[in-house]
Amino acid sequence: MKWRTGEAGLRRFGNPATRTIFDVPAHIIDGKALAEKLRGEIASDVSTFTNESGVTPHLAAVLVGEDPASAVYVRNKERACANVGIGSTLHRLPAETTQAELLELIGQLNANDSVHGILVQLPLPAQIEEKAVLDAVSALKDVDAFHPENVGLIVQGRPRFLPCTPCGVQQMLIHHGVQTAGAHAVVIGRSEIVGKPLVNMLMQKGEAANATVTVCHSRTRDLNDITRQADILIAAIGLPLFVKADMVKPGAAVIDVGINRLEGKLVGDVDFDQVCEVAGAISPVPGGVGPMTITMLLRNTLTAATLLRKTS
Ligand SMILES: Nc1nc(=O)c2c([nH]1)NC[C@@H]1CN(c3ccc(C(=O)N[C@@H](CCC(=O)O)C(=O)O)cc3)C=[N+]21
Repeated sequence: MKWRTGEAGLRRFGNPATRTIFDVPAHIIDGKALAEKLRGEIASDVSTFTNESGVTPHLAAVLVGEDPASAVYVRNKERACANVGIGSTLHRLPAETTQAELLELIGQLNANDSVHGILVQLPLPAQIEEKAVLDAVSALKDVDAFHPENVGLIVQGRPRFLPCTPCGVQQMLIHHGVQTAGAHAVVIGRSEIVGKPLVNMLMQKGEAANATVTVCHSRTRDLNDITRQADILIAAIGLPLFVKADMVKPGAAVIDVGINRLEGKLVGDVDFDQVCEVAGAISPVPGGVGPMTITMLLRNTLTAATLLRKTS
C-alpha cells in the first residue's frame, strides 16, 4: 500500500475479527501486516540457505531475571524464529546472576559454532553493567547491532547488521511510500537502541535515508516548534501519549516507537486518537513498530548465519 502527501479521504482501520473497524483520516502504516509479509520472504530465504548449506540459522536469547514483559517479548521472539525455520535456544538466568556468570555464558555462546546470533534481553538487573555485557557479544553474532564495532560501521555507512527497531522503521517508510530523501525527519529520543542509531541511518546516503535529520530529547527547547516542522516525525521517548495533535504538521508521517502500559492497556508515545486527525500517515501501537522489530531480528539472524559461514 502506498501513501502520498496530500492524499485525502477516510481510511478503514482495525481488526475485522474483533469488529473494531473505524474510519480515520490518516493512512495507517500497519506494521503487523508488513511484518507478516516480510516474514514470508525471510522464511523462503532461510529455506534456501538451509538447503544450500545444511545449516539451520540459530538464535541464542539470554534472559536474566523475572521481568514479566521481558519474558513475553522473548517468548514472542522464539515463536517468530520457529515460524520462519530459524532455531532458537532460550537461556534463562536467575535475577541474582553476577556479571561474571553472564560473561561466562556469553563466552560459551561466542565459541559455539552452531549459534549464529546472540541476543541479551534488556534491561539487565542493576548489579550487571550493560555495556560490559553488550561489548562481550561477538560482533559477528551481534544481531541487535549494539556492539561498538557494529555501531561504528553504521555511522560510517557500511553496516554489518542494522539495529532491529530503527531498521523496522525504515522498512515501514519504504513499504508505505514515504519519501525520505530531502524530507525533514525529526526524531524525539536519543537512546542507544532507537534514537541514536535511527538518526544516523536516516542521514546516510541510500534507501529510506538522505533525510535532513533533527534530534530532539528531554532538554530540547521549544520542542513543539521543531516537531511541527517535521515531514516525518518519529516518537521514541518512552512517555505514554506524549505527542499531541498540535505538535504535528498536517499531512506528516508519524511513526510511534513507544511501548507503554497505561491502565492495563498498551499505548505508544503518540496520542493516536488525536494525531490521526492531523497526520497524513501514522503507525499504531500495538501492531506498528513492535512486530517489525522482531522481523528484523529474524533477518539479522539469517545474515549472521550467512556471515559466519563465509568467515569459517
Ligand atoms: N536486546 C534486546 N533487543 C530488543 O530488541 C529488545 C530488548 N532487548 N528489550 C526490550 C525491547 C522491547 N522490544 C519489543 C519487541 C517487540 C514488541 C512487540 O511485538 N509488540 C507488540 C505487542 C506485544 C504485546 O502485546 O505486549 C506490538 O507492538 O504490536 C514490543 C517490544 C524489543 N526489545
